[in-house]
Amino acid sequence: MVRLELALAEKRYANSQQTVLGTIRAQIPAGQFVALVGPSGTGKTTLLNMIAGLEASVAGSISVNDQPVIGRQPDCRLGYIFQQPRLLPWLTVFNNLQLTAPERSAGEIERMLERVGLHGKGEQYPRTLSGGMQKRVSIARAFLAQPELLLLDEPFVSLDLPTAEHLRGMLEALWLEHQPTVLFVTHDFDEAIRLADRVLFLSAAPGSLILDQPVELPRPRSDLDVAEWKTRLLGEYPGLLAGKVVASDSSLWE
Ligand SMILES: Nc1ncnc2c1ncn2[C@@H]1O[C@H](COP(=O)(O)OP(=O)(O)OP(=O)(O)O)[C@@H](O)[C@H]1O
Repeated sequence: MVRLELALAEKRYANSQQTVLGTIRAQIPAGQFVALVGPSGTGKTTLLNMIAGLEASVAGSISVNDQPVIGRQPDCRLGYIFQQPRLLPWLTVFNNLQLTAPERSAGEIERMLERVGLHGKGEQYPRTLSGGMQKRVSIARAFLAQPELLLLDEPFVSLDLPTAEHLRGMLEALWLEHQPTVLFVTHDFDEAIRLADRVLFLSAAPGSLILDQPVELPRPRSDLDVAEWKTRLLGEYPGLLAGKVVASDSSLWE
């Protein structure tokens, strides 16, 4: 079970004067599914990289189960689905999966391939698969590791609609089964509402937290539930998806 605490003051890259992220404070309890939504370039990927321990310098802190993770990997089973699949080209699909989940049996790997719609593709090399298929291998790889902390960076973006919908259902089912703590970056607000317990909205660059919004809808959530909830929230905060929290009565929240 993994708790996450974000207490960021500022993030800049060493090779640049630009501030990428601003103030983000949030406590994420174990097992919560959190979506991170914000305009392009607001530092969402940077934030995931920091949580994964891939960034060394930052003002403020990030901790996983009270252990700081800046510049060091969290001490838990971590799954990270990157924007790009990042498969090892010299290994077959099966061996790519086995490398990151050596404790899984061949049968478990085959069943996971089947669940992501890649039955019989285990002996192929990544270059012989389409971009969407490679993405599905990277999703299978993350799920096979049975992560306690799962970071997803726009995982369904390049997939056709039925595949994306199937994989969203699978993600939700796996999350309900294993209850990892999830941080899910998406530009698709409907997807965020459909899946998340809570949505963190970031401002335009540099990304600061402008709204921390619980999604109190029972599961499974229908398209109608999602549409109604979205309309209500955007009615309240019309500039939200552009990274502005100005309430509809024009009183400034931040
Ligand atoms: N290694 C790096 N060195 C310097 N600047 C970087 C580096 N990586 C990202 N940036 C800059 O940090 C800013 C935020 O990038 P990031 O990819 O984190 O944003 P994002 O919100 O995930 O964007 P998108 O939604 O378009 O994927 C951008 O201006 C980007 O150019």
